[in-house]
Amino acid sequence: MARYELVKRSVALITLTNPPVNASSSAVRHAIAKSMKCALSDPEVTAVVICGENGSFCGGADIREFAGPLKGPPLVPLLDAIEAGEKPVVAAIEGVALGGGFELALVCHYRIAHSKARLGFPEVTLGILPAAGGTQRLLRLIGIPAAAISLKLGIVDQVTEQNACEVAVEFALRAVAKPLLSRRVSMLTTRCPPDLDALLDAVTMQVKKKAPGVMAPLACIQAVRAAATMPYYKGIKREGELMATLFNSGQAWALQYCFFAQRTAGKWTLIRSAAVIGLGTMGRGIAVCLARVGISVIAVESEKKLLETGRQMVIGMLERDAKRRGVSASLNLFKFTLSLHDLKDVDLVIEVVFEDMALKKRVFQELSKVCRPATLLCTNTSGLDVDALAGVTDRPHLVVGMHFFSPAHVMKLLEVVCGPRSSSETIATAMSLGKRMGKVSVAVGNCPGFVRNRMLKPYIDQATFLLEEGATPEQIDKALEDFGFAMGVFRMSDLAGLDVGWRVRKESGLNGSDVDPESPPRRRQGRRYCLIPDMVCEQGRFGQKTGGGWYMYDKRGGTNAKPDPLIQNLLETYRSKYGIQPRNISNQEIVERCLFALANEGFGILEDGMAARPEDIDVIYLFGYGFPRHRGGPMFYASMVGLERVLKRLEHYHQAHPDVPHLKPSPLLKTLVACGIPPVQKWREHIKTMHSHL
Ligand SMILES: CC/C=C\C=C\CC(=O)SCCNC(=O)CCNC(=O)[C@H](O)C(C)(C)COP(=O)(O)OP(=O)(O)OC[C@H]1O[C@@H](n2cnc3c(N)ncnc32)[C@H](O)[C@@H]1OP(=O)(O)O
Repeated sequence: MARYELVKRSVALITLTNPPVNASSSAVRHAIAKSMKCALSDPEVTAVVICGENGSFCGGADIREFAGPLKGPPLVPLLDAIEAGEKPVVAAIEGVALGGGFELALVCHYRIAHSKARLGFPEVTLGILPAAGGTQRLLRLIGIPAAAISLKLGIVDQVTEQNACEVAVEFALRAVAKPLLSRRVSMLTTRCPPDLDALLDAVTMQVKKKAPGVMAPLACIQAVRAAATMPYYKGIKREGELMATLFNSGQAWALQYCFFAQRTAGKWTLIRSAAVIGLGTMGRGIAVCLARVGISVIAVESEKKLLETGRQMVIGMLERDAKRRGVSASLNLFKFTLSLHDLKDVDLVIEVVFEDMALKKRVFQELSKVCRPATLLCTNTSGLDVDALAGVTDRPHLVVGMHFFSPAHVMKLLEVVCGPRSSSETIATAMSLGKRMGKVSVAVGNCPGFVRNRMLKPYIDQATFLLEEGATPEQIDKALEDFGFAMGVFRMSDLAGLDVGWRVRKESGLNGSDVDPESPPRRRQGRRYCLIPDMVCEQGRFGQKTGGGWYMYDKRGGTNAKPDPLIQNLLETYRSKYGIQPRNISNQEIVERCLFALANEGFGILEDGMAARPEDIDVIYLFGYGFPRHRGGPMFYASMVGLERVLKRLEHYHQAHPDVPHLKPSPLLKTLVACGIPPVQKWREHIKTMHSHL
């Protein structure tokens, strides 16, 4: 509900986290109170910045809570305490600061607003008035009457085009030594025009004419009069009395009802009920995503014991999730079953069984028989052929991939995999369901690995080839982390688990009993192959979950990665076995080989029509692999480096490693260079001529 962290060593940064608009629910107020207490009592903290997550400061009191009794700390004393504090507090306003959100900003000693921020008191549209000192403070700040832009009025201290939070932190550092008394808005005197009574009477007449019988605007005028004529402590008392009258009026109830009714009416949806087949880690996460947005879920497992384990895990996740969001857990939306026959009436099914085509086909055949003809059938496969699954059903046009990423209830990315027979309506429904679940949905074509995993392969391959040639996991990770990734490729692989890739390689005949015995060493299917990842897995090292992978961890599930002498040893033995002379590898080579191979595959994907635009690929990598946002995504990064340079370097590396096809520059890259290197937004024009699967 609010994150607390120390930045620049002495600024306490409080980030409100209550999506979608960071409304000040009881849980948010509680978190603000706790964070402020922490900040004011910590001698290290010299200033405080309050901001909101996801580009929104605060949309005001949580209107959903108006129907029940007041819970959590009341807003007025909380805000008074912030204003009275002895450390400067700066509001960093992006998006909206409305109602109680604006009131929160007004008790801060300084306000930094983004140029597109919207500040105001829309309470009157809900039949109430700003009752946490808003009417009293705003008028003390800007006087009566006032109408102009915020900066001119002195509502905000700085308007910025940059990230308001970063600007506010710098501002806060500069504000530390300055006196606070004059920054407490409640201590100011309201500037009034000499003809105040006449002005307020005229406004009252106008309001009565424009909105006959409506109470809230008239109460607002009375609050303005109080701000103009009374000391703050009396004014706020009057504001509270007016609010009490309005709050319990039928008008307020009606207006608040209208607010939600308007939004509910716009939420026509095809999907009211869904089923999730398979309650492993992914299935559980997906089930929680569905229930969070009010969709009833039938959760299916194949065995009683698995069903019971799944049930308990889902309930635990729902309860933790609900607690974090300050809502009650939607357990009543769930039904757990062993029988697919229970799915006969659901609107949509998401299959999340093992990555085994034969098993998935059996499930889809069965679903075809039990589900009503209009039910959408979705698979969460991470790379198998969606069309092959569609082919075993009686409704191939209603089959689509919904590829979530682990942990599904946290990761934002959703690849909607469009098979050649998926209908536009099916794709649109899956995309809008993704949006409803708060995902960033991207439509992709049906090719092995789809977009994210298909591109990941050359990226990881390059990293492992670099290991063979002399680098260490630490060196490669450091180079990628210096580039901006939160985690390098090996730390990330340890987090995700190494066994999945191992199983996929076995199934593709790259390792295990299916390998062609005639294959030359370190070559598979005619191309270079690094055996080190398989050797790590053969030792039972699957990453963090087993306490060891590319790194060692202090325990199973530990996150503190330490270089492992065992891996160092394995690399040395491997190199000497295959006669590889290790060489010094520069960070530049690491970054170029990994990232240019990644982008090169992206060009291939665009060329094959498996992604509609370079922007789609970049979004997939921003939200599905933590690509550093300030680099824009792999395709944008390639364009920033310069396509000509990317092409030259790929040619150079491919010449040095001719048995690595991923380093061979893609024809689209060559085309773009040949046609004058258009900006990334224009690449589409050159892709249009090719075959699109989307
Ligand atoms: C002692 C008493 C002390 C203090 C009293 C304070 C009074 C208040 O603060 S009352 C609240 C004042 N704020 C508002 O009136 C803002 C209302 N919201 C809006 O105007 C808009 O939602 C918006 C913030 C401008 C965003 O608009 P838009 O981007 O078009 O999205 P919407 O579809 O309107 O909203 C998205 C989503 O957010 C929910 N929501 C918005 N504001 C609130 C809120 N204050 N409380 C709870 N929920 C809010 C809205 O219902 C939508 O939810 P869905 O579930 O997605 O429909």
